[in-house]
Amino acid sequence: MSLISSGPRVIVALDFPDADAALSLASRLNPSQCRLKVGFELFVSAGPALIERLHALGFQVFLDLKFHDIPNTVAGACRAAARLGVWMVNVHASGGRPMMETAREALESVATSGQRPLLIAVTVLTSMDDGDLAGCGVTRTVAEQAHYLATLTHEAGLDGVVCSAHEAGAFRTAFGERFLRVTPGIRPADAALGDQKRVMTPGAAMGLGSSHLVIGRPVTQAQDPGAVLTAVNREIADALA
Ligand SMILES: O=C(O)c1cc(=O)[nH]c(=O)n1[C@@H]1O[C@H](COP(=O)(O)O)[C@@H](O)[C@H]1O
Repeated sequence: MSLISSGPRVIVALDFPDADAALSLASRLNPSQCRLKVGFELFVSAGPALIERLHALGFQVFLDLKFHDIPNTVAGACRAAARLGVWMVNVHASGGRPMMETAREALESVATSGQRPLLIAVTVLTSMDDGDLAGCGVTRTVAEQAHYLATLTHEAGLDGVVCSAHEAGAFRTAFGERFLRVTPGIRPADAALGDQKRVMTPGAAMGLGSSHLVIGRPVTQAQDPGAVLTAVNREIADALA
């Protein structure tokens, strides 16, 4: 059994260069409002010690290292992530079904009291459109490729996918409510897009079928991050009402 998917729907991406900056933002947030995501930049800089400090502040952590390697290597990385006690970890679905199955089995093997990190797979990055996929030699559209990789992820027994909110509804229909749809590329109505190409507002994303929203810069660069989160959570509640 995996950690239950209840709790805050918002996952704030702590895309900061070091622990001090990340902890400064975390101290202004409330674990009842959001979970936190630690990605490459911060983990390479601050390491496992930061995860412990975020846990001590009461936050659940999504360790977003997007593993993509041979099955044995990814399995070892997943076991190491599980030992950190994180809530969620991810791999790239394009690593293939055997890699995903081995990763899931590795997490199941280290589950304590039936609990293990949730394991999800990235389908097509939200910074990519059809032209970017074609540039990688993929002739399917984003929608087709994302659906193909989500099917592979579901068959491998993972807990869900990272996808854009544009695909979330189709995946909920195809794979059921319990198959998580974690969607970055979320932008409140007045926010800058930055490098994201496939975006949606929080309310629209939840209305269409996202289970969790990953939000970085619109919160981390805000004058009052707590106020942005309060507004986003209100928008989510309205969308789910
Ligand atoms: O796996 C991810 O979290 C991810 C997948 C994806 O397709 N697109 C995407 O933006 N992300 C992450 O989601 C966050 C989005 O941040 P903002 O664009 O600042 O809201 C970043 O930390 C990205 O690394």
